[in-house]
Amino acid sequence: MDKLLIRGGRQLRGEVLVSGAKNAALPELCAALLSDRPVTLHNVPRLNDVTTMLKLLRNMGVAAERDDGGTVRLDAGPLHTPEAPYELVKTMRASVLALGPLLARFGKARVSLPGGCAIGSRPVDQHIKGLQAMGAEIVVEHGYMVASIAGGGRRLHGARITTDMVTVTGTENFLMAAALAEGETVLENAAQEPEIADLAEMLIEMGAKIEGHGTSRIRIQGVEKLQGCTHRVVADRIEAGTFLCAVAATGGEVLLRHGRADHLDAVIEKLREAGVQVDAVEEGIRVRSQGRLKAQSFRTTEYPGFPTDMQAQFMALNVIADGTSTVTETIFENRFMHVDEMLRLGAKIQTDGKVAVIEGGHQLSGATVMATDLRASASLVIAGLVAEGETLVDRIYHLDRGYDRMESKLRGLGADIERVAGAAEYQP
Ligand SMILES: CC(=O)N[C@H]1[C@@H](OP(=O)(O)OP(=O)(O)OC[C@H]2O[C@@H](n3ccc(=O)[nH]c3=O)[C@H](O)[C@@H]2O)O[C@H](CO)[C@@H](O)[C@@H]1O
Ligand SMILES: C=C(OP(=O)(O)O)C(=O)O
Repeated sequence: MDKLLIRGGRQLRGEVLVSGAKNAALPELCAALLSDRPVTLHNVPRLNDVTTMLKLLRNMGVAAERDDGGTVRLDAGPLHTPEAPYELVKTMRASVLALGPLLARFGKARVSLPGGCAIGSRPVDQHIKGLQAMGAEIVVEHGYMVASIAGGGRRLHGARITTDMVTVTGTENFLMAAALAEGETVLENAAQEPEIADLAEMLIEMGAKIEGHGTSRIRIQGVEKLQGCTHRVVADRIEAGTFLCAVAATGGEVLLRHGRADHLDAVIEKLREAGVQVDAVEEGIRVRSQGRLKAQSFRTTEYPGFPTDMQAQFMALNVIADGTSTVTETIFENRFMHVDEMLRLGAKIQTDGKVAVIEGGHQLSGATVMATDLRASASLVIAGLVAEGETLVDRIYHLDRGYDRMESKLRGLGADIERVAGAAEYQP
């Protein structure tokens, strides 16, 4: 199993390329299921989640090829098995995104419930409820969602769907299902994340009729058939935000090429209040930091609020910043798994339910720590970059799930970081 060895204390300087967004690429790979025509995606990040999703699609009979330049070519024309088996979905939440498109195009699907994850319980009840409102019959048996069209029909029908809470993948499943349903679907309480808007743009390129994406009400007029398309995956705002935090912590100056400042308002505002200079420039985002920070309190909320996927990385800043701060996690009930590992590095943090109180201003000292989930891993890397001495981050398969060659990007900026022991986890 690979580990990352970091020798802290170096400033970050130079340029780094922000990759395509994991959370846009995964639904967009599933969107290819909606058509029997070829779909080409550019700017697909090199992630283990993408590899897993391609395996899942190939297992269904989809022809899928990827090249080293980030282009993936898919053809779901030959699809023969509308199924997502447990072995392939257990490591990846996004596999639930196969359900909507398969049901919409084939009128049936068998998709394993996605595996549990260290950040909390992640039910799919809203996905099921919404698709049922569109005419699906879904039973959960032997760990699988077995779905068909009620009354033996051929197509889903439009519906007005109001979810109990804002759900990102739920909104994406409904969007894809509604694109091929008969009649109009209105999604109330829809998620507004940039990845949803990017998916909607791709569906529109395929011939879908969608309005209101990027807002909390999305209207979709179903069509009978979707064509193929060529689409470029939007830049990863969470990867960009992670690099912003890394530079803020170490000090230095970096250009995040292709970074979208307009997708990171809540994070950038907090960074500026912390004393970091962040500018939107033509090429992306420029960040400058002296490494002296003022701690910032924040609470995670749905987009456009502070993203839960940036909570751990920003907490790493609060640990070293001057002052006491509180971080409130409102989206997932168990997303403070990085706290115990940060304590090993010398942080002072107390948690009580969804609130963490951080007493800042402490010099961290390197130690062996264990990554518990994707963003927790990233926060430990940031902490390791400023800790005195060596930090060894274990179980970085979590990191490889969602960051595109993070250690080589950091090394390119001057960090002393290397991957040790075991073969690279990434498989093309
Ligand atoms: C692949 C992908 O895009 N993953 C992102 C997506 O996850 P994901 O789409 O799984 O997260 P959701 O937006 O659905 O979850 C929001 C909240 O709703 C709850 N919920 C959700 C669905 C449901 O049927 N029932 C239910 O109770 C969840 O447990 C959670 O408490 O959005 C999260 C919140 O921004 C991000 O952290 C993940 O990176
Ligand atoms: C929680 C995340 O991803 P996933 O939903 O794929 O587990 C994340 O990207 O931080």
